[in-house]
Amino acid sequence: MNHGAGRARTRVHVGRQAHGDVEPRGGAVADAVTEFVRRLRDDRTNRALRLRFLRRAGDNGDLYLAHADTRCMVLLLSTDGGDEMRVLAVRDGPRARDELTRLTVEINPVSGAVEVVDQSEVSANVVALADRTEPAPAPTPPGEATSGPAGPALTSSLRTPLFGRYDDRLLTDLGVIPSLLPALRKVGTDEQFGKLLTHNLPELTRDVLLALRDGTDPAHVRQHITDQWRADEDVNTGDWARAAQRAVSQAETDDDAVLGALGRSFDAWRLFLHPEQQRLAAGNFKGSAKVTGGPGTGKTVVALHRVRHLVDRLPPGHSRPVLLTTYNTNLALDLKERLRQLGGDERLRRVDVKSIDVLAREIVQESRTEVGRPLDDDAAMNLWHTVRNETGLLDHDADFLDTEFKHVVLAGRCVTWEDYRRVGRSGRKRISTAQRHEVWQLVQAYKAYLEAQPRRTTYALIAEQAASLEQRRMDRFEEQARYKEEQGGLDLIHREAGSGMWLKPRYRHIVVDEAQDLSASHWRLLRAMVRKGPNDIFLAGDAHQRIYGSRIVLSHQGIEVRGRASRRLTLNYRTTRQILGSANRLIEGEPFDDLDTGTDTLDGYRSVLTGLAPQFWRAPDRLTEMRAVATLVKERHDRHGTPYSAMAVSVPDGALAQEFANVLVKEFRLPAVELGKDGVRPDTDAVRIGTMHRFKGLEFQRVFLTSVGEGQVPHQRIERYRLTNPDRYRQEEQRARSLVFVAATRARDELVVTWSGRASRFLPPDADATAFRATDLLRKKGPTSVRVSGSLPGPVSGASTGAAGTAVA
Ligand SMILES: Nc1ncnc2c1ncn2[C@@H]1O[C@H](COP(=O)(O)OP(=O)(O)OP(=O)(O)O)[C@@H](O)[C@H]1O
Repeated sequence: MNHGAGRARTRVHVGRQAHGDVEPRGGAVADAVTEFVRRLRDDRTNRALRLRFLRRAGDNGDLYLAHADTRCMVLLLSTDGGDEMRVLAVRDGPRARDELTRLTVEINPVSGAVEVVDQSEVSANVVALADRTEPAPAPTPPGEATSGPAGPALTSSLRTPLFGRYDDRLLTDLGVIPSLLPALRKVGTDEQFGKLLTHNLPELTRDVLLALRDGTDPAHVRQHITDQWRADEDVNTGDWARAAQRAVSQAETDDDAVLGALGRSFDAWRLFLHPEQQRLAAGNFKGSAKVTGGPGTGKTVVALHRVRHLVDRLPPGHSRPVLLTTYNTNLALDLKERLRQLGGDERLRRVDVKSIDVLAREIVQESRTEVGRPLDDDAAMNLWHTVRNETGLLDHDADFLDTEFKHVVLAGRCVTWEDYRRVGRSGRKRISTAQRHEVWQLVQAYKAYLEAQPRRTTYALIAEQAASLEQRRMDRFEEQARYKEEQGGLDLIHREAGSGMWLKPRYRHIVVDEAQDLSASHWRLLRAMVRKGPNDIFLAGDAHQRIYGSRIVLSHQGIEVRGRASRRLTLNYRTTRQILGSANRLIEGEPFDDLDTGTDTLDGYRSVLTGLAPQFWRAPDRLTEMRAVATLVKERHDRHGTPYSAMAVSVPDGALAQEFANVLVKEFRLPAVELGKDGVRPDTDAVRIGTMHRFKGLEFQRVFLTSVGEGQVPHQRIERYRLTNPDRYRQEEQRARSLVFVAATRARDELVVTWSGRASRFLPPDADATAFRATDLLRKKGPTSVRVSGSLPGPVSGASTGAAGTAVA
């Protein structure tokens, strides 16, 4: 390593395990390591860093120890003569040097990542526990009986090692770090497994072991976990220089905007990507690309990293050639803030971050067309009622007409009756030509009504208008580009006549989050704003969370995402295994699409975080329910120090939000704020109260999912379709399920479900019988605050789990 004269700039990475070391040690260690990385980056010859050679890792890699400050030390891997350094582990206190010295450092043969295990520490914790009990029998010899579940029940068995049925070769083939195997062989009980998991294990190892312990078939583990980590090349486990260059489990810390996230669990998304996320964020696609995946799998994180990647490859300039868009306005604000955290203001300046309807409106305004004030959803629906009554055509209800208008008439660009008569209506209820004619008359009356009131319109109409305007612009651009090509490249032809403006597509790249909720007009608008070509549209979505609109087939909108351009994420980073289990049961067995022509499942969807089981509370009436929720919120704040801003109360509709706010604020004097369309400033320390719709895309440490009673979820108004329109009934029920699924999966650490009256049909059948009683709580007889027994003490990345709550099975 060059310690010669002059400043020697170094590329410094921080490994994910090092981040995991810093996280529990707190802010002072995080600051020391961050500062150390900066100084090392600037000048590795700086003597104050006190770099000391420890040993060779292999032919082309050396291990060094260094002091981050007086108490804290780091273990570094140096390759390329010191030009590349990687922080592998961090320890503090008087034994820091000894602990770092004895670490085993290996290159994982599956992923090619550099991984670290403290074998003696593992032995002390796990093996010692095993040695106090009976010895576990030897593992099955290689090649024999390697499949079959260990069984999900968390029971103690001292006779069979928990992973005894899987031989060493199978485990390492699946990605388990080899140096862990001797200790793993001693693990005979779930208590010992729990101990093992308290160690800062490599992510792939942890994920594989948890899946096997859950009874997942090894073939399934290979497909959903191992293959996603597999390096794109053969891994040479002695090539440290190559291993150090791999993106797996390391953060790019050359970027100051990101370095500040080190050791801060809530910000880990800025530092690390799962290999599958990385492939998407940094991939080069021939055209568009799509990422799907259940809630919390990091789709938004990928979208944000994708934007950063695209911005970094733009030619210099001051324009905003990248669009980041989504459905909800409050989510667009949240995206903007997170993008700022990831890329800093400099990058944000090159990006338009807007909700799709705001964007559509701006485009119409820009064309100097009078936009009008859009009716809200209820008013738009009422207008259909008016039109039905005035025309006397009463055979079709307002809901049907509204969706038919948006998803058939507008999506199919039907201008004349002939257009509508012929347009495809796949996926919609069949209607005769005579019925179609009636619908067409109603549509005409609806439009005429809006036109007669010049300042009124709907969001759907604005989107459609914007799409048509952009389509015209794109057509002109393509025509001029063709002309230019024929004429040998006369650039002046690109000036719009008289305007002096260069005519070009509005954006170079478009990134869409929550894609499942956009309508056909929205897609038409987006398609027309970017030229077809490499990396044009990147979209993230999940049909399981569709709560607006209906199914859209992307390929019908000119967006092709077949083959490798379509990927699915399966590892949930937000929600604990306990919460996820309950949430998944909500949608089990229901069919969902993949935003295109195929179907989607949650196959392989999992979490490696552990915590409290969801808590259920029932109340005889709504006021008691609201008071119980306020009591629980206050308890979490007062006893466990959870900031009010980290808690959210979800309700089925806006009126209930107001009622809850009244009880929390007026009766219990708790700070609470309604989550509206403009979001809430992140620094407002108040409980967020909002409709389930508003929670989409967000997350909170503790979520109170309220009013989940029969009649409220799903709303009793859907009963009118049960006999008259069974298709519609199923659709409404599915949407209500998705809504509860979305709301439940916002919880990071704790989910509390409450209702008054009878429990919703979506909750477990014994919910009413087994739930806690709100009346007991208010009489101070509620459950005490305890940790859930039997839960595995895993590394809950995120806020503390020291919450109240007794598990309800
Ligand atoms: N690679 C990662 N490392 C650490 N944390 C991550 C990673 N990816 C995502 N997360 C965290 O997981 C949580 C969920 O991520 P994100 O919001 O992107 O998921 P999503 O798939 O968009 O969820 P939803 O569909 O529910 O909106 C966030 O807290 C995020 O910070």
